[in-house]
This record gives sequence, structure tokens and C-alpha cells, in this order.
Amino acid sequence: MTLRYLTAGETHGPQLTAIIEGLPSNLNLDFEALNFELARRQKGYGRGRRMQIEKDTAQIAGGVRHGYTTGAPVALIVANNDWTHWRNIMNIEPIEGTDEEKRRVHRPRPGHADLNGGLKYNLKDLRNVLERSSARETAIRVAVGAVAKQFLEKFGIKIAGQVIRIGEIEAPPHNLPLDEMAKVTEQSSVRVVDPETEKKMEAYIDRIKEEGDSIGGIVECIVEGVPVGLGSHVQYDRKLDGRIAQAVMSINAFKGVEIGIGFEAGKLPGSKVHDEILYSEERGYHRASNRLGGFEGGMTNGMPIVVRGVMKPIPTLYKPLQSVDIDTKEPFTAQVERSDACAVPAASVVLEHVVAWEVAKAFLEKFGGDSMEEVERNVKSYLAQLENY
Ligand SMILES: Cc1cc2nc3c(=O)[nH]c(=O)nc-3n(C[C@H](O)[C@H](O)[C@H](O)COP(=O)(O)O)c2cc1C
Ligand SMILES: C=C(O[C@@H]1CC(C(=O)O)=C[C@@H](OP(=O)(O)O)[C@H]1O)C(=O)O
Repeated sequence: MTLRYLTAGETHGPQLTAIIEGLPSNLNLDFEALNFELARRQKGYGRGRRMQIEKDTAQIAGGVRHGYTTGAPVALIVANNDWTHWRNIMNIEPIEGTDEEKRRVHRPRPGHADLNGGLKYNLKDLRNVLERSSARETAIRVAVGAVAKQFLEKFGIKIAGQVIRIGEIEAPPHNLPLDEMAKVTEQSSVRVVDPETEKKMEAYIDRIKEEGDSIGGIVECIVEGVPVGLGSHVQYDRKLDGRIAQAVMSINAFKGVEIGIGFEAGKLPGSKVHDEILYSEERGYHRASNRLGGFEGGMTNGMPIVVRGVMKPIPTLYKPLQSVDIDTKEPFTAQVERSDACAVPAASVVLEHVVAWEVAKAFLEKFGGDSMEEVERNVKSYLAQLENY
């Protein structure tokens, strides 16, 4: 059984829902850790007022008893506190009233899904598009990814993320071990290690906000402890680097993805790109460097997976941008309600979780098993095979 999930729910509807299928039984879930991940996603300098309304926690509505998975589908719910303010507007039953009362949206925002979704689904109320295209959905994706993260932790696989750039400000490189990096970035309002960079990024976001503008950036995620051989070279849709790229690009506002040195690889000769192969008794096969970010042939090579994604600036701007009213076909310059000015720190948490999911999925494909005990046996026997190779 492959691991899979679907989500449903609107940003101003009552809740977001996910169903995960294919998790082995007897996985002990730590609810506190799960909710901690949801809280992490809500933080970050530059977020709008919505995050003060929400206090995301996950409820489990199926597939878990006494803290352990049963092998049945796991149902997760994250409620929207803001729904109470949108009850009438989001009514599922038909309601009488004017457009104003229903708050019909007829002015599409450049950069958001509004116009394309309206045209494609033949919807004259663009709210029907934006409600689902909103990155509110990343809350439930983080809940799903947090379950995957906990599964991976049982096998010694750890994941952490950081912000690399916000607009013009780049974080300097550092050599902190993964655990340390996770601890330090957790204390940072912009998820960077260096306090000077944090200050600069905060000031930069303030300036952007004052100008009525928005800003994007670059985020990174590192996965350590991954065994050799997740994913496969034999078929395009089994290449794990390709699947991770798809997952990263599916995060709202992401416009690019890199594995390892990524686009730099196009500028350098092969001798400065490929990671030389070494062997020692204690470490077995390993690499002299990790420029390829843990992948060759769509398979993990045992080095840490390093993934970066670029987030464009938030589309909803206070600064007017030209658009066209779908009722009158007249141009207008958008005036806006509330929005995030910068959600890059939050996006770095989302990145960690979508990557965790893809790694967990590939892990279960490789090792199989209906219970944690069965997966553990399969992993152990594979690791013994590697040792004897
Ligand atoms: C964590 C996060 C928060 C976001 N917050 C906003 C926001 O407040 N306002 C907005 O217009 N877009 C926001 N976005 C981006 C939009 O959801 C995204 O641009 C939109 O769904 C269109 O999809 P696309 O940019 O991937 O093409 C956010 C994205 C993320 C990842
Ligand atoms: C709700 C979240 O992000 C939202 C993503 C979003 C968008 O258009 O993507 C727009 C904003 O929502 P609202 O229009 O209600 O202010 C953000 O707050 C969240 O991250 O939990």
C-alpha cells in the first residue's frame, strides 16, 4: 500500500481535513509534538492579522487509539477560528441577499489564483477560488507532514529547515549541526541562525510593509539519516528528487526548487560538482562532499538531502496593482484588506513537512510493512545487506 493523503476545506470554512492512508499500525503519535509543528508554522515576522485569530491544533478523528495508529486511515482536523466571522459568507445552504451581503469577489488579484480559477471553473464569485487556493491549506499539510516526521524519527531520520534569504538580505553560511541549527532558528523571528541577519531581515520587512509591498525569499530543508536507496532510477515517477521537487513546487507561491547546489551546477565544471566516493570500515561508502544534495539517479546516496525552494512575494498588496473587474471589464487598481507582507519563515516550516512526507512515502515503498514492527524488521535486514555489500 502506498502512503497517500488528500485534504479538503476552505480558508474561512469551519475546518481543514486530511485523510492519510497507508500508515503502519503501532506508530506512537506524540500529539504535543504535532501541535508544536503547527504553532511553528504560524510564527514568523511579517505575518498578517489572521495569525492572531488562529491557534492551530490538530484533532485526530480516526485511525488512532490510545496514542497508537491502528493501520486504519488517519483522519486529521485543523479548525479555523476565523470561521465564526465568516459563517454567513461561507454558508453552504443558499442565502438570500445582495452581492454585498454575500461579499462576492469580482476583482481578481494579479499573482493569486483568482482569475484563472474563475475562468476555468466558470465561477463568477472569485471567493470560490480563493477560499481553496489560500495557503491556509498548508496548516493541514503541516499536520500530515508532522505525522510523517514522527514516523521517520523512529528510524533516526531528522529534518530541519532555515531561511536563506528574504528579499535583498541573505543569511551567511554556518556550520552548525542539524539539531543545533533547529534549536537556534526556533528562537529566531525569521528562522535564521545569525542574530544580525535577523535584525536586518526584520527591518527590511518593515520597510517593505510601509511601502505597501510584499516580499519573498529562499528557504532550505535538510534531511539527515536517510539510508541509501530511497527512490529509484528505473522509472521517471519513482525518482525521489523529482517527487520532492513536485511537492516543493506545490507549496503556495513557490516558483523554483533546487537540490544541493542546484542551479549553480550549470556554472561549474564536473570536477567541482560531483561528490567523490570514499570507503572506510566505520562509515562504509560515503562522499567527500555533498554538492548533489544527497541524490544520484533519483535515489538517495546516504548523504543528507538538501532542498531549497524560492517563494515569490505575497500577491495581495496594499500598493495598488492593475487588474480588471470581471463584472464591468473595467480596469481597477486593487485596494486590499488584510494580508501577510512576508510569509517566508512560515514557508520554511511548510517545506520541512512536505519533504518529510515524500521521504516517508519513499521509505515505506522501499521497506513495506503493515505494522511498525514489520517495517523495523525490513529496515534492519536491508541495513545488514548494505553492510555486507
Ligand atoms: C505560508 C504562506 C502564507 C501566505 N499568505 C498569503 C497572504 O496572506 N496573502 C496572499 O495573497 N498570498 C499568500 N500566500 C501566497 C498565495 O497563497 C499564493 O500565491 C496563491 O495561492 C497562488 O498560488 P501560486 O503563487 O503558487 O501560483 C501565502 C503562501 C504561503 C506559503
Ligand atoms: C490563513 C493562513 O494564511 C492565509 C493565506 C492567504 C493566502 O491568500 O494564501 C491569505 C491570508 O488569509 P486571510 O485572507 O484570511 O487573511 C493568510 O492569513 C495560514 O497560513 O494559516
